[in-house]
Amino acid sequence: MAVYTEVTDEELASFVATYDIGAVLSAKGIAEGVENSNFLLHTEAGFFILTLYEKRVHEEDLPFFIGLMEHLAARGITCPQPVKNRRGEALGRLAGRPAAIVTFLDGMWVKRPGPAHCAGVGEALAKLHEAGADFPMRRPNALSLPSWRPLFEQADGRADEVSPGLARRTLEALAELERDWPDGLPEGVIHADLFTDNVFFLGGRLSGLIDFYFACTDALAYDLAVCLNAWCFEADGSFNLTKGQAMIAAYERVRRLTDAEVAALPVLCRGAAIRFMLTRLVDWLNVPPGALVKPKDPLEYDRKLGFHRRVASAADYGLKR
Ligand SMILES: Nc1ncnc2c1ncn2[C@@H]1O[C@H](COP(=O)(O)OP(=O)(O)O)[C@@H](O)[C@H]1O
Ligand SMILES: N[C@@H](CCOP(=O)(O)O)C(=O)O
Repeated sequence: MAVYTEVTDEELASFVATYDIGAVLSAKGIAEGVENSNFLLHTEAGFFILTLYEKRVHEEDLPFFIGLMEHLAARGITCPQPVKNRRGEALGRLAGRPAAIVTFLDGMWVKRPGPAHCAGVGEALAKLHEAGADFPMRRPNALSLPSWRPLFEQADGRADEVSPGLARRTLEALAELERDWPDGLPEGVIHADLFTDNVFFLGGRLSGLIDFYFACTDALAYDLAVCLNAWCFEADGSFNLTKGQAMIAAYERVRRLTDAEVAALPVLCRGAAIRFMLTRLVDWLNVPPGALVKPKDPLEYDRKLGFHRRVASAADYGLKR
């Protein structure tokens, strides 16, 4: 359960009283997510999500995330909508943290996605990229290449405690990425964390996207690389080509990848894998005392990185040309 910050009943009641959503009936900490503190909030007006933004979310970035969710919804992407208080503000402070209330989305995330789910995600991702094209704000990706070596250093020489050889493998992959990372790919708004737990389905159809708190301006194909990592591997560590094919083909039915993006896909997949391995590694080694959170396994992404380092071309992910 991710709840880092406890909120007293009194604090919650006076925060919610600044909104037009009636009185609090209940608030339950949510048993998923690792980044922020989330509560399912039930008030006289219905259900909402209350989020208290934690360590990786910088307060100055919140207007980007809030503005983006409003922008995407106005262009037909189903995503949570910030609820404004009586002063017209979507952002407030609660228990010493920046906080927001957003609308509750119906649907469930899938634990074992099949090719049809992967196709749904590919299509939704490309539509998100198109809908974000005229979003006027920019936010550089704080978790891209320049951040990876400092993140590794935050692990403070303890990587091999998690798995012997992890430090050497990571340093080799980092050196390759610093040599090979592509420039000049088409850029725009990316979600940057479209994992299975951030995509809701209802009756087999994709019903909405959540968790825009890593969204930023970066290479569009990097977002596809994040999704190939998150959706197309099996529990035994093998890459499922059928799922990769379904995702890439559905993405390309909306937005065709350029030749440069196709050529860069393997290195982008390596980058996406190391990014999640590193944040997981740092979190694994630094669980805050008292936090209700189950840290995610960094070695899952070490294994995925190993696969990508053996990939020859985008055809190995299922791209057909
Ligand atoms: N708008 C929403 N509607 C319904 N459920 C939500 C919504 N936002 C978050 N949740 C629930 O809370 C969980 C954690 O949210 P998430 O945004 O992924 O956390 P984090 O901020 O830690 O990344 C989700 O898996 C989902 O179950
Ligand atoms: N998706 C990231 C962690 C952040 O995930 P969330 O559950 O809080 O959206 C990972 O799997 O490492």
